[in-house]
Amino acid sequence: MPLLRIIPVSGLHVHQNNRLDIVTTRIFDQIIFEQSFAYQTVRDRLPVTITKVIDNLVRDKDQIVQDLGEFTKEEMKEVIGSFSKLKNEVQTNKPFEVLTSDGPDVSSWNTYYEREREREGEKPRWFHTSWLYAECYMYRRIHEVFELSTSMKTFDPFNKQKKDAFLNSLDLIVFLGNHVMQLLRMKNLSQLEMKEELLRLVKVTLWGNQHDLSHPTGYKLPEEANPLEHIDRLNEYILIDDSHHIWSTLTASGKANAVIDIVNDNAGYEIFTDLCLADVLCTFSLTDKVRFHVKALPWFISDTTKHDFFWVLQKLADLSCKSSSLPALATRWEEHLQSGRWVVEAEDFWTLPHAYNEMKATDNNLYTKLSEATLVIFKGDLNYRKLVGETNWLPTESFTNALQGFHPAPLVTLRTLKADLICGLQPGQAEMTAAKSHNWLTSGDYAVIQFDG
Ligand SMILES: O=P(O)(O)OC[C@H]1O[C@](O)(CO)[C@@H](O)[C@@H]1O
Ligand SMILES: [Mn+2]
Repeated sequence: MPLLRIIPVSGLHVHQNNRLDIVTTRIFDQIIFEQSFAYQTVRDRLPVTITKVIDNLVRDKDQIVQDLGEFTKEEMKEVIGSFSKLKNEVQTNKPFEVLTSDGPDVSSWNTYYEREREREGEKPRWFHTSWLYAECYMYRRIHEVFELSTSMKTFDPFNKQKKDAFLNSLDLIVFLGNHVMQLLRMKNLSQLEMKEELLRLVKVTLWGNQHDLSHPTGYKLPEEANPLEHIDRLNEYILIDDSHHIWSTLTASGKANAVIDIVNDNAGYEIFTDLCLADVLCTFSLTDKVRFHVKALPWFISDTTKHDFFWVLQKLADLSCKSSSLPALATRWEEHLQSGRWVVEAEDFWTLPHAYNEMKATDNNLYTKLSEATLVIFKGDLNYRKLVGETNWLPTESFTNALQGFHPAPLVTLRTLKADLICGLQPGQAEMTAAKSHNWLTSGDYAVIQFDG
């Protein structure tokens, strides 16, 4: 029976020193691991993701050959063969291998691999290593297959899904775009009104994180016509709401040249909500600059790459038929980018398997860069897993402790719960929530706004 070793356990069963990796008995491991969402992910979801990549390549073959040239026709056969092999490696729990492509992050991946191999005393395997490493490694291997080709080196196999997801959320985008455009035009808002509007938008971007294409149940569009009213009704599902700290941190800072870093997550509707929030932060003079951190390679299906970021801007500019607010926002955002008020970065660290308490030692430049910020905003579930070190903390463990020394600047995480780990809850809160909903940790129905100042 395959096992996963360092994984967060479903439910609240294991709290040995808060670390699962010290659990050693095999029987115990098996009982626990078969229940975990991590186990389900590696057994069911990762092979499905690879199968979908293959299916989409087959389906879109003619278009791809038309775009990339006749040579790609032959090459695609090899690419598909490599994906079948990768899927088999996952399903038969084969050992991981070093990467052999020439990407700028390859040596970091291989150093990580050697470290894990030494630590585990054998090559890491799909079901015998941490969930975080296994899942990140799969997305890196998918990219490697393309990197090793001649004509598909930068091919994004999730591109079409991301675009479709954006277009399927257009009603929400129009609604929110109109609201935000109105807000940006308002003069003489009181401090209290500004605070309320800002924190409402924070919640819009929080729930925007439900729009994740890697989630098994997928996102269900709200039935309400007005998504902002829908957001107001979701407050009872926010288990920790530290949003007031966002306001107090930003208004107290008084820094000249204040910077906010947003570590973005998914493309489509979620990135649109992030951009709306960033514009309001600038327009309310809560910051002078926003740096967006997106992914350097296709990641967890729906994560935003630079290409996705600029595609959204371009698309909005073309959507005057839907609402004049959308091209108006696109123009504002182009100007922010041109003036340097907004910057888009795609550092390699975000697509490495490291937990964030390793950032300082692994990528000191990035840590130093984040240290300049008045506030760092982390979006989404995967960022949360990396923030708390993919550890099954006691649910009442403090967020500060779970960060294990990661504190480049005041930071806040906006996360809908899609993995079975959590910290910072009140005593009894986890049990109460579990009684209401058995899959509260993974369904995406619950959320947290957790601040570390
Ligand atoms: O886009 P997000 O919020 O980081 O979600 C990705 C998360 O979703 C999952 O795919 C679970 O559905 C996890 O593997 C991962 O943590
Ligand atoms: Mn994501």
